[in-house]
Amino acid sequence: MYRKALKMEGFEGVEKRLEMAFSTGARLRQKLTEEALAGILEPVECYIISSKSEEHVDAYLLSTSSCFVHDDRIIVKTCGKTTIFKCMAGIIRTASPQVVTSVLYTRGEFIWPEKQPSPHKSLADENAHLKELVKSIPGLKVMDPLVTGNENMWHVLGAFSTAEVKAEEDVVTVEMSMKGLDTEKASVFFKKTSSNMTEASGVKCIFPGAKLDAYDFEPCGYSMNGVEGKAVSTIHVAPEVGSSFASFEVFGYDFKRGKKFNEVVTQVLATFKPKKFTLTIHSTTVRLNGNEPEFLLDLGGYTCSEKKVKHLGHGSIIYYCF
Ligand SMILES: C[S@@+](CC[C@H](N)C(=O)[O-])C[C@H]1O[C@@H](n2cnc3c(N)ncnc32)[C@H](O)[C@@H]1O
Repeated sequence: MYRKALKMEGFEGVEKRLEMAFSTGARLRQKLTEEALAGILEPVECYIISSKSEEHVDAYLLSTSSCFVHDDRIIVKTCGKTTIFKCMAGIIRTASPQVVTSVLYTRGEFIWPEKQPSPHKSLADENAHLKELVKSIPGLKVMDPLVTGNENMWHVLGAFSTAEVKAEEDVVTVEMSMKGLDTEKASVFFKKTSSNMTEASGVKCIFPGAKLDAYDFEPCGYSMNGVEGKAVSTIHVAPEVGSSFASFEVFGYDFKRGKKFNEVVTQVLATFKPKKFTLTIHSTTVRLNGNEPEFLLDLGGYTCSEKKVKHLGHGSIIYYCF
């Protein structure tokens, strides 16, 4: 019965993701206490559900996705009708006097763009708003937006320091945005007293070595953060019938030496069996083209309909649509 109601209501699972990097010595984790972060997220209209502090990162589960705080970088990911740009000023104030070296904003195509609050109804409005916000940050150059060409679009906006940045360690982020989940797979994410979603879905097996912090929403929905040394993973699911959506992200894994990229993607797809999905690989310093041996994809049953490569101020993004 409630499934019917949820179908009518729907939930905008597609996330807005903001990543801000800072100059050396930012010590963000020390400055951005949980209390400070909760205050900074208030205007965004999301709250902290739980947190886990590990050696290299503070990982927060939010009412609408996740936040990861590293010493020199923060990633905020929110969905629903949240207004993510409203946390920028607070983060910059807290990190001061260290300066922002890059701002990266990515999101998929909303299921209901018309229901988003301003400026999130369109990429043009978001870009204009972000440009205004970064005007106050010295030395940042706004990049041309990347918009992919088909219905399952991916949007990338950003601004990068024009100054030489220190030779930093490359960090790779992989994001998957999945729509039209298999009904049986999605049904696991409706709360039952007899099982927890992490075990029942198979999510636990994707990163067996990670320390997980997961939350089963009522009557449905799921969020998970995983931390493994410097690397993090995060999964979010809105299983509502008719608008089912799941996202997957890993940040900081070394696919040259550790986990096998194609295996991870295959496992994620087996967990959700989406009708369609997008996949992006972002490298903070390397100009990737997607033909690197560690990123080759062989996904039986899925055909790539689009691939795009975008070189950013520092690094690059590769986008695939399946
Ligand atoms: C887990 S949250 C995160 C969504 C994520 N961005 C995704 O992949 O869809 C969204 C799911 O939890 C459900 N939910 C239940 N209570 C919620 C709450 N208080 N705030 C946000 N979502 C809630 C929503 O209906 C939806 O199915």
